Amino acid sequence: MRMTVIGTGYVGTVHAACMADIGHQVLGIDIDAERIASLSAGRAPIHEDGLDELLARTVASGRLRFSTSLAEGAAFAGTHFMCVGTPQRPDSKAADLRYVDSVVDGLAPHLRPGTLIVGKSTVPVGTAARLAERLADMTPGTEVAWNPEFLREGSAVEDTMRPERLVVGVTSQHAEAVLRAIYAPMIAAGVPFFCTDPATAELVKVAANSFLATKISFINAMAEVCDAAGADASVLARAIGADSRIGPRFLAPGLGFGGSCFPKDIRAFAARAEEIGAGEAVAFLHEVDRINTRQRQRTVERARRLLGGSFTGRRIAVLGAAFKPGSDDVRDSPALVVAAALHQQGAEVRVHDPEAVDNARAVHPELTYALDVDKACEDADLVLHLTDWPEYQDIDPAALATLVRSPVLLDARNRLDPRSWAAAGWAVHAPGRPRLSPPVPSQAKVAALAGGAS
Ligand SMILES: NC(=O)c1ccc[n+]([C@@H]2O[C@H](COP(=O)([O-])OP(=O)(O)OC[C@H]3O[C@@H](n4cnc5c(N)ncnc54)[C@H](O)[C@@H]3O)[C@@H](O)[C@H]2O)c1
Ligand SMILES: O=c1ccn([C@@H]2O[C@H](COP(=O)(O)OP(=O)(O)O[C@H]3O[C@H](CO)[C@@H](O)[C@H](O)[C@H]3O)[C@@H](O)[C@H]2O)c(=O)[nH]1
Repeated sequence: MRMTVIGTGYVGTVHAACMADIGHQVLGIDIDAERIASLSAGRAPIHEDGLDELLARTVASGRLRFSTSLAEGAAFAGTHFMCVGTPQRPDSKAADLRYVDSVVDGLAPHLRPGTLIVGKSTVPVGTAARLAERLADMTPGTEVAWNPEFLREGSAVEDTMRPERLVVGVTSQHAEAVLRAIYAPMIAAGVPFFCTDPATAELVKVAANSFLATKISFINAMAEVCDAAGADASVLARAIGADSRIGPRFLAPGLGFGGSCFPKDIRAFAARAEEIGAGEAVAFLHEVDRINTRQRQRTVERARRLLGGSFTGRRIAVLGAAFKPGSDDVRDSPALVVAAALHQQGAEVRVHDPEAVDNARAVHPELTYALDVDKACEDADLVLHLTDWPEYQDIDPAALATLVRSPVLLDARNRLDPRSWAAAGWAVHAPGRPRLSPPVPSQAKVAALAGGAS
């Protein structure tokens, strides 16, 4: 089938390439001419596992092309996926819908009757209906459906090719048939296909993100209680997660969530619920947000305490800048927020990240960036683990201990093995975990050593 994918960011690039890979003819459209030139040459604008190969393959096959022209898009296909950004508004917590509106206004003069616009962006409930009304005046016979996207950065290609479910909100059997045909290979492979109205589809997306964000803030709230009680939140998380009704995923006590989705989506959902008279029902999301923000502040404060109350003249190695491992995205990255706060409060901060340094430098040029972990940690008074890249689990703590000024680790993501770090001489701190110190030799061993015995 022929389709356009409008907005070639994280979602649009991956959606366009995956749709082309399953056999569709796809035209990717963006207002960013540089991005379109790079995509046309088969180069992905973002770091995503498998995306470079997929783009190269689908562009070479001729099934995927790119353009900056909505008019060309309207002439090319009768189905248009809309994947533009819906960031938080600068003046409130609501979603900024200017990009969505501008796509619809830009397409409208060129549309032919019977066109289907399919929103993939995350939007406030009621957006599809509002856009349909707007289009009805300009181009009668155009339908607006919603097909929210659930991919995760870092596994975006895999999530698109093998989603856990597909959700479409439509107002006609025609739209359902078109979307079933587009996703036929996934449906044939057994992926559940939920077909509903647009409002429900829009809400499924923000409800899913709110649930996941709540789960993360819940365990971080428990970690705060564990810190106060001297209990172990990691054991608590594993023990409650063993209950199949709760489940172990998204239950890691740590630095909390960031990125371009959870923070702005829960705020926009709360703002929209307020507008439609259901604000009380989701008032808990404000608390979820507050708990999450507090983890960043708590990490800065804990670092300050570990350094004796002041950052002045102290060197801190920061491991991680991306908002999560597997991605080069630093939008609302907890790691970068903490690193910038430490720098701003007087620490000398050196940041390492396997993929996100260029993006981090563009936002925080004032920070120092290191190309490898050893360089970041040289002469450090404190090592802060802020993004749980798998490669950080391969660090040899004994070797690293010889580089730092003081072997103190604050594992804000609770992912490094505390015992092996402590055994290598590190004082290990983590949210919701009793402190682990380097092993102290037993009295017998001390006496034996003092007596010169081996
Ligand atoms: N990033 C994710 O992991 C993810 C996952 C699921 C859903 N979402 C949602 O999907 C939407 C897109 O997110 P993203 O992260 O891909 O955004 P993004 O900022 O990476 O990409 C948006 C793209 O849209 C382009 N654009 C803006 N206005 C345009 C216009 N008028 N015409 C054509 N192109 C235009 C921009 O130039 C940009 O390339 C958001 O609503 C987001 O909440 C994101
Ligand atoms: O136990 C956990 C799990 C995750 N996180 C953090 O939560 C954030 C989001 O992680 P993740 O959900 O893996 O990444 P995203 O790419 O933001 O994906 C979320 O947001 C997307 C955009 O809406 C949705 O499509 C996805 O389904 C949803 O998982 C990151 O900062 C993670 O570090 C935690 O703090 N603790």
